[in-house]
Amino acid sequence: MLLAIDIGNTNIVFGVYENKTWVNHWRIQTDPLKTADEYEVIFRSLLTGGEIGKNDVRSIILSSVVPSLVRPFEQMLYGIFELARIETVNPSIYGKLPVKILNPFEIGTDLVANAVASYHKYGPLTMVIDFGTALTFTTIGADKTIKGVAIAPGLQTAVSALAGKTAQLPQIHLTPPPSVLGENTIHAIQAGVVFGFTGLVDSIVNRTEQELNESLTVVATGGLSSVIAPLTSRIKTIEPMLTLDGLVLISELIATP
Ligand SMILES: Nc1ncnc2c1ncn2[C@@H]1O[C@H](COP(=O)(O)OP(=O)(O)O)[C@@H](O)[C@H]1O
Ligand SMILES: CC(C)(COP(=O)(O)O)[C@@H](O)C(=O)NCCC(=O)O
Ligand SMILES: [K+]
Repeated sequence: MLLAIDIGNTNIVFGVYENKTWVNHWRIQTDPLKTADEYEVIFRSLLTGGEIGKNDVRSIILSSVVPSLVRPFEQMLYGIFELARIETVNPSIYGKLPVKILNPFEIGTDLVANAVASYHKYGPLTMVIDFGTALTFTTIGADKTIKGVAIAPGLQTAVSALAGKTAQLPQIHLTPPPSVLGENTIHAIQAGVVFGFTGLVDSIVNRTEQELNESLTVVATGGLSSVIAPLTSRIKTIEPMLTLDGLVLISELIATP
């Protein structure tokens, strides 16, 4: 089976894939200060708990948007698995992908994986909205090129910044309040953030369609996609495993001579 790992700024999601399905997957917190040894303990125990032996894993693909964790992860993975090669998504492999990338050294590898997966499932003229630590919009044009990305603070990131920078505002649970007219502090923040971000999403989708003069298939992924998707008609599909699905496709494309 294939082990695919997506290191995001908040969570590391990894899964084992075989016969076109995810046999199992896990989500752990990203901690840039943890060492290879500490991650090894976590990986060993989760894989053992899932009854995945080290010889079951035939190939590994890694994407990280936290550069300082790439080395510790490679070290940890070479330590657990007796594999000749672990693939790490980086610009040297972008020539093998079905989507063209204009600025290979800047775009996040998770956004590349998202684009590869959404292009595979929905074709060109697709936008992926990733509700992670950052809220990102990645658009694939009719010419199979990633035409551009929009990046905003993620919902939880915005809430944490607000609570951190104010004396009287608390952390809140990200759920729609009963009304946009908040009658207490919690509902007021929920109104501003949840309804506000819904407007942000609609605005970016509409603007992108206007600028391209095309309509887009919109797909959402990331931890907080389920908060906003029910509130906007622009998101019809949530693909929770999109980034890992993209990593599977990239792994297959790399292996093809
Ligand atoms: N399954 C989930 N249900 C609800 N919230 C989640 C879930 N997974 C992640 N989150 C929250 O969504 C936010 C973004 O998480 P994630 O998409 O994993 O970000 P990143 O890819 O940047 O690491 C975080 O605040 C996280 O706590
Ligand atoms: C935009 C991101 C921070 C998103 O990361 P995430 O929210 O998934 O943790 C990441 O893709 C990144 O660091 N990108 C580099 C800049 C760019 O894509 O242009
Ligand atoms: K992500």
